[in-house]
Amino acid sequence: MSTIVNFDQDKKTNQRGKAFIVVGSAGSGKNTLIKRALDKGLKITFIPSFTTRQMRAGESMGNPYYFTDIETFQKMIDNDEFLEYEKVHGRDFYGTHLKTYQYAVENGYHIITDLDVKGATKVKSIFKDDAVLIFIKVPNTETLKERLIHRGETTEEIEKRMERVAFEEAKSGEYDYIILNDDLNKASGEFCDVIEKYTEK
Ligand SMILES: Nc1ncnc2c1ncn2[C@@H]1O[C@H](COP(=O)(O)OP(=O)(O)OP(=O)(O)O)[C@@H](O)[C@H]1O
Ligand SMILES: Nc1nc2c(ncn2[C@@H]2O[C@H](COP(=O)(O)O)[C@@H](O)[C@H]2O)c(=O)[nH]1
Repeated sequence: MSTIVNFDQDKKTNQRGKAFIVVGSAGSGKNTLIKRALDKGLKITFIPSFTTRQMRAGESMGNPYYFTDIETFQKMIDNDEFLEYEKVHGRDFYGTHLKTYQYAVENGYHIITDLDVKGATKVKSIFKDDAVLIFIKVPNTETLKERLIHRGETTEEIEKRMERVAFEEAKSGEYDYIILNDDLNKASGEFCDVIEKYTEK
């Protein structure tokens, strides 16, 4: 089966793999927490999604997405290559690679990705107990805005992302875990503890 990442044999376990799905509003810190868990050396593999959005400064192919044009993305839809895909923030498409997820879970690799709320619901409905949903909260909307400004987003991009916050927060009750990302070290500790509950078995 062809996958979009090379799995490191050292991370193979003799259980089914878990798919950790990290959800939260833009700027809540999903990618920051994922990076910290990876840097800590947890037995997880990050699976980049595909997206049609423009690459930002500091990003590269596979970090954190495979950047593609709309024609290629549409071909992947037509070939049923996505487990799910969504148009997020009203313009750009994002999609998860079905075969990579299936391969990981069936071959004992724990994987981690961040998805929007609709994508997370879809993955949970298909992967059931193989998926662990983690919602990242922030103290308030102002904090989100400040973080996005600090990350260098334009006013238009920030406004588009803020429109979804109430919808995203309303879904937070559907998750296996909710982590407040206010103090980064505390949140990172809690985030890693959740993952280690499954990966240390
Ligand atoms: N606890 C925190 N305190 C202060 N700044 C933080 C904290 N967590 C993350 N940040 C910063 O906030 C910004 C947004 O974080 P990050 O990119 O991880 O968010 P995200 O949820 O992945 O966003 P998106 O959904 O848009 O990809 C980054 O500049 C990051 O360094
Ligand atoms: N349903 C999906 N949502 C995804 C996927 N990959 C990322 N995402 C989510 O979309 C936004 C993107 O924000 P951006 O600032 O990085 O452009 C964010 O909420 C991601 O979690 C996916 O494959 N499917």
